[in-house]
Amino acid sequence: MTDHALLLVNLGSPASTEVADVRRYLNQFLMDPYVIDLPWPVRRLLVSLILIKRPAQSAHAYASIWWPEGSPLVVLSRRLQQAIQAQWRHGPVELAMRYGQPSIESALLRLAEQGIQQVTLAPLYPQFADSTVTTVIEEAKRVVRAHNLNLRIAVLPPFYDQPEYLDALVDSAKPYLQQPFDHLLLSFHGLPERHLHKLDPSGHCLQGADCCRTASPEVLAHCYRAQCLRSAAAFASRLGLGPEQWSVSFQSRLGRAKWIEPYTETRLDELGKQGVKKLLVMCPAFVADCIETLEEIGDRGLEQFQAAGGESLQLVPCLNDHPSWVAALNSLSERAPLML
Ligand SMILES: C=CC1=C(C)c2cc3[nH]c(cc4nc(cc5[nH]c(cc1n2)c(C)c5CCC(=O)O)C(CCC(=O)O)=C4C)c(C)c3C=C
Ligand SMILES: [Fe+2]
Ligand SMILES: [Fe+2]
Repeated sequence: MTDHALLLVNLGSPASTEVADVRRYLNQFLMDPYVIDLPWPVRRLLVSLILIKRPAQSAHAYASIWWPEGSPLVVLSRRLQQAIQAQWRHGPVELAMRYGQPSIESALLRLAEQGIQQVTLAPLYPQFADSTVTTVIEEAKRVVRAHNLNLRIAVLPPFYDQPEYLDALVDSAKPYLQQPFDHLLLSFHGLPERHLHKLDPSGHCLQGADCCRTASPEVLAHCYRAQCLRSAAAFASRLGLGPEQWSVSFQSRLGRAKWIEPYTETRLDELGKQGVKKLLVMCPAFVADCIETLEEIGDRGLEQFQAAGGESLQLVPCLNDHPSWVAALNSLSERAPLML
């Protein structure tokens, strides 16, 4: 059978490091109601305010990590696509970005034109969030409806607790963990607390320090923070790390709203002040290195840590196109259930 495609979807990047391209990308990204979940007029006003200064700042940050071939996130996702093509036995493997190019729309239209009957949609996010997973699924549904495409769609569910993902994380991190280090910080992308409350009609989330550990399966299915903590604990347990050797934090806060804690910035400061000298940082919510890992942690995080008394910060690369991850993603995608 060669009519069943795999469509990998990552977040996306600006087309270039020009301020105008970064502004266009940020506008598309932040105007997504799953990312800034406020009524349209409020969202429009807020995003317009963000777009006054942010594009120039972000363009500068992107320029500091950009590769000759383009955005690291896009280049690394392309490498993953090429590597997994050798393993996916059912048809072509395509790559799309939720924001910017190549779009989900262009990828699905290309597949439909080739006579593809079924697509396994793989949002490349281990932990569930509306701002990542739901928006990809909704965009794919919109495209199928708008173009009346005759496609069956399966969706790869969040894989935060799946052995293949956790084992791939261990394999990819092992060379770094074998070097001497004082502490391992697992820094996940952050999320406004509001996003958690919205998906938790039971009112369990963020009530008490232990809520993520005591989440019922229903709450866990939509609680990004609880899923991050499960991934972190499973990873640490596979490596036999003791509770003092590692901790979790959440990065990339934007705006004034309260985001899930502890913040990475705060942890970097605390760890430096507590006498940690050699820090390892991993970012398990990202499957490909990007501005958030390379610039926010690798550059700015290092400065913060050193200012607090730390010596070295070793950023562990994301899964990227590590052979264990390629095999893991292939096998997880094989099991993806049909949605449409
Ligand atoms: C309200 C704002 C944001 C939410 C919510 C959010 C959730 C979220 N994002 C990722 C993964 C990535 N985000 C990236 C960049 C990025 N994220 C935001 C804002 C929110 N993210 C902004 C404004 C940016 C752009 C960079 C900047 O200007 O600082 C990236 C990297 C993109 C790249 O080109 O390298 C990724 C990947 C997750 C997983 C997530 C929810 C859990
Ligand atoms: Fe983000
Ligand atoms: Fe929760």
